[in-house]
Amino acid sequence: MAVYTDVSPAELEAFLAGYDMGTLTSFHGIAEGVENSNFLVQTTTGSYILTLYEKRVRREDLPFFIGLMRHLAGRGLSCPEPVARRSGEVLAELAGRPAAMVTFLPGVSVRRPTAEHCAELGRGLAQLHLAGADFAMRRTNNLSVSGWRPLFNAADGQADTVAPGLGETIATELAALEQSWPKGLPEGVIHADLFPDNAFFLDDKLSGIIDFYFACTDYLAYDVAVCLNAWCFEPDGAYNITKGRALLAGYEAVRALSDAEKAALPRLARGAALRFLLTRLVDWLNVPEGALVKPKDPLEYLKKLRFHRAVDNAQDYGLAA
Ligand SMILES: Nc1ncnc2c1ncn2[C@@H]1O[C@H](COP(=O)(O)OP(=O)(O)O)[C@@H](O)[C@H]1O
Ligand SMILES: N[C@@H](CCOP(=O)(O)O)C(=O)O
Repeated sequence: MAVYTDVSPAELEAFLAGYDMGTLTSFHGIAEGVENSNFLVQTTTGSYILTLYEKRVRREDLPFFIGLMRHLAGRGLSCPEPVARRSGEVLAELAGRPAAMVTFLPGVSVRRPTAEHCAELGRGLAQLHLAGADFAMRRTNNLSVSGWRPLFNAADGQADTVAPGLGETIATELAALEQSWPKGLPEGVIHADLFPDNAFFLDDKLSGIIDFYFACTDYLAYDVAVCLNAWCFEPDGAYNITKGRALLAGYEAVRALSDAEKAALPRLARGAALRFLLTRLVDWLNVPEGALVKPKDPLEYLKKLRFHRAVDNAQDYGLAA
């Protein structure tokens, strides 16, 4: 579910009066997503997405997210473009929440990506990295290696209730990655959550990238590692090297990985798997009572983590030698 805050038609009409976007014809809440409340808003000038930022999004990060979408759209990347109010402001308040309107992107997300989708995604990710290269703002990735121990502590010794031995596995992995996390790799703007539900396709071509609310400044190759995890494993937990090869070749067709990035890929992939294992574990253990949220399975990422621990060479992911 992704409507935590309700908006009445009268509230929305009053809100829209601050924009040059015609008059309201219809709107409804969007079921997908987990972080914020999203509405599809139709007016006499077209379709838009209204987002009400809920409590997990820090207010001080909103200018980064809004500025980034505007920057990337200005560089030709197909992503939501914030719509300014008549006052020139993008952020406003609605129903007691910070709120913004962005452009609607056509396309659908794919549930079972093919190698062709992975190639498209790899190209799109590299284009995002190049388009973000001259974005002036920075945002620290609070879900990188220094953020993982606090997440583990937040699981408060309950990991073994999810799977026997899980706490020990995470503790060992966390200590290993804290000791050996790569240093000095090329960094820039990363999406950091470019899962299949955040990429749209039209006729099997990538038509848009959404949900920039984990975007931050970090290693570009870490973003590649997040995508290998999210796009290239099968539902049975097996790594699909054909998809990995397609994603990496697509990426490298636009931005070549350096030797240092290639060498670091297995370690970055382990870190990315641990990051989603930990956030999913914390969410799994803390489902708010009565919430219509289906938490995502942390153990999917335990399997991925185990796979990466056995990899010591980026060629095992399908990277061209
Ligand atoms: N710009 C957009 N164009 C079209 N649909 C969008 C757009 N932004 C969001 N959506 C729809 O809203 C859903 C939730 O958006 P998302 O940003 O992933 O929410 P959350 O941040 O809560 O996870 C998406 O799955 C998509 O269906
Ligand atoms: N992609 C994350 C969860 C974040 O959800 P989103 O709807 O904001 O993309 C995961 O799979 O754990």
